[in-house]
Amino acid sequence: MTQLSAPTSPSSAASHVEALLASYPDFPQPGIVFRDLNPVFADALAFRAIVDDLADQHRGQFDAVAGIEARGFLLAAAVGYAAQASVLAVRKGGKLPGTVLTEEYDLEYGSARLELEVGQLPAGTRVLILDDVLATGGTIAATSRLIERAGYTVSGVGVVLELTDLHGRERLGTAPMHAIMSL
Ligand SMILES: O=P(O)(O)OC[C@H]1O[C@H](OP(=O)(O)OP(=O)(O)O)[C@H](O)[C@@H]1O
Ligand SMILES: Nc1ncnc2[nH]cnc12
Repeated sequence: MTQLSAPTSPSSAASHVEALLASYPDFPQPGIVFRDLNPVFADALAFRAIVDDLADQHRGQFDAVAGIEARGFLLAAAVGYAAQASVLAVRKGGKLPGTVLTEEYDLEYGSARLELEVGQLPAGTRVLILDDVLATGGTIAATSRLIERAGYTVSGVGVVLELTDLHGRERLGTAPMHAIMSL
């Protein structure tokens, strides 16, 4: 059985990602090299290392985590549990009931809409935004706008992989941003 109590460190998180990351040229459309982190999530020790690293990098700085559909959900659930923090689900358009806030954004391969339900947490709650990949930054920038419009504060951003050629970091605000690995 896998030993889940083994200690992990930021450097081990990066080395797990480097070893397991898969790249698919021309997916989902010609010209895009898709970076697939599912093999990292599928490896128990690697998953534990990235979750610990994301929680440690922002320790004491957040009350809630916001996970972005879809792979951000996996990270937010685990980091929220590890840090005993609230969990917010930022969903693609049209999937949430009740009163929702909406933001449109552009992607490396298209455009989309993200939504957040209002009134789930007290005003001023410090939110750590989590996703698997930072590419153009459109997704996280739209999520930051949703968090602020809902009355919360973006206290940090954590991703597993940053694609530096796309300069997504420049579209983010001033909150501390941590990427486990950059390409
Ligand atoms: O920095 P950006 O250029 O905005 O791109 C990053 C986003 O793109 C991917 O999700 P995608 O929108 O493909 O959706 P999925 O998670 O449902 O596959 C990825 O998981 C990030 O959320
Ligand atoms: N090249 C890429 N690989 C994985 N996720 C992405 N999201 C946006 N661009 C991406």
